[in-house]
Amino acid sequence: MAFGTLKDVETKGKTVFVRVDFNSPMDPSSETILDDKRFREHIPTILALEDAKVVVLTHQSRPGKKDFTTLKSHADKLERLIKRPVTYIDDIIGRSAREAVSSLRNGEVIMLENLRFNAEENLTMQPEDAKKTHLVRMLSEMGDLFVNDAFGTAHRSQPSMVGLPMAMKSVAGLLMEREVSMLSKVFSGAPHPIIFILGGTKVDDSIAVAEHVLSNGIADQILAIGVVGNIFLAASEIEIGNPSRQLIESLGYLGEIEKAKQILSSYGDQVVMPVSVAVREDGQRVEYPVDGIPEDAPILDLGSVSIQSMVQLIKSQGTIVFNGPAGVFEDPDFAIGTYELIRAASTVDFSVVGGGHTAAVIEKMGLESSYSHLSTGGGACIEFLTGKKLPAVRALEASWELFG
Ligand SMILES: Nc1ncnc2c1ncn2[C@@H]1O[C@H](COP(=O)(O)OP(=O)(O)OP(=O)(O)O)[C@@H](O)[C@H]1O
Ligand SMILES: O=C(O)[C@H](O)COP(=O)(O)O
Repeated sequence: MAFGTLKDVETKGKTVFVRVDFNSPMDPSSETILDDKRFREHIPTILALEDAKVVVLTHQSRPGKKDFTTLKSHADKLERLIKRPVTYIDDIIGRSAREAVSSLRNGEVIMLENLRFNAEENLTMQPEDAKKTHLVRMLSEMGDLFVNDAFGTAHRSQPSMVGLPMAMKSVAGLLMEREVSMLSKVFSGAPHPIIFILGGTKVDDSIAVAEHVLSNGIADQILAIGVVGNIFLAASEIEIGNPSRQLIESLGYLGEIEKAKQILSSYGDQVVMPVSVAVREDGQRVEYPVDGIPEDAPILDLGSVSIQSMVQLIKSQGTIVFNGPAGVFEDPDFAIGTYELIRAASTVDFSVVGGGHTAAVIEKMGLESSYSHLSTGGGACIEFLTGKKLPAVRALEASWELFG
């Protein structure tokens, strides 16, 4: 790693700012956190700082959204999970925050207010400009060390992510270190054959990942499922029916069909797509081969023939990267494709999962421990897999050169 980690620094007695990503699904009316996966993943980093004075920084949602809210429930949730008091401070850089930080004692933990309540945190800027923001100047004067553990936000070039590392000694937290190391292993060091399973609805992201991993010889094959699978079927001149075509249009992805065609023309023999699908007809699940999909029924899952052959293919891999489900798994009639592929992928030597929906199904199936890594990053994980250096990772590297 080209950045410093917790092993490289002394934290005892230091005032340590820890940037985490506790941005989680919330019920805005009751302020209840609906999924605490991100909290659980950050716990090792916070516990590793038990001798320090810990100041937790995070954001929740974005201005204008219903779940853009204060962090009282986040502090309570963290307190229950680490079984130590966590004091919520309803301020970021004002007098009460500064006083709370300066009166911290070793072993104490406080959480400052939602960083995005500060307008500067919502700006995208270069690290050198971010360093000059009021937010970064004030925060960096209050602490001795910055620990960035917020992998889920690592694709955002925002002041806390890229400015703080320019202003103070900074290292990666344990989650950031594990995410970067596991995702890097996909590019180099993971056992072949390597297959990328690309599903769900975020077609533009999946096409970008497919282009990168096929053109750089990272993946041996890609397996296209979900709406991504429908795009590849359409690119192969298969009639996918009006409802599935309309969904692609409403998501703004008609242009992606042309990109899928280009991928097929260069790497067609490495792209595996469904040979059979399940549609809804008269309220029932009915299966068809892809050359006989009805004109007026939506594709909602893989058909059993495809499930069987894809399960065999997945089981023969050294590595799988799984991003996005095979169908509308929320409906039990159309969940089997996603469940069977997830079960098969859990048997492979090295298995990495990106995408919250897929990870949530894996947790529901109780298969979490059979996977090598479930990424906490949605956008960050996808950007990483398209080969981009994430701004926060670059900032940690620059910081280590400056202060390490
Ligand atoms: N054929 C299909 N038609 C319509 N929707 C589909 C189809 N296949 C999958 N989906 C939907 O895709 C959604 C998940 O897609 P998405 O790309 O968001 O997954 P993800 O990357 O795992 O999740 P996240 O957005 O949380 O990171 C599910 O709600 C599922 O119902
Ligand atoms: O959930 C995420 O992807 C991160 O917390 C970043 O959130 P953002 O997309 O609002 O910047």
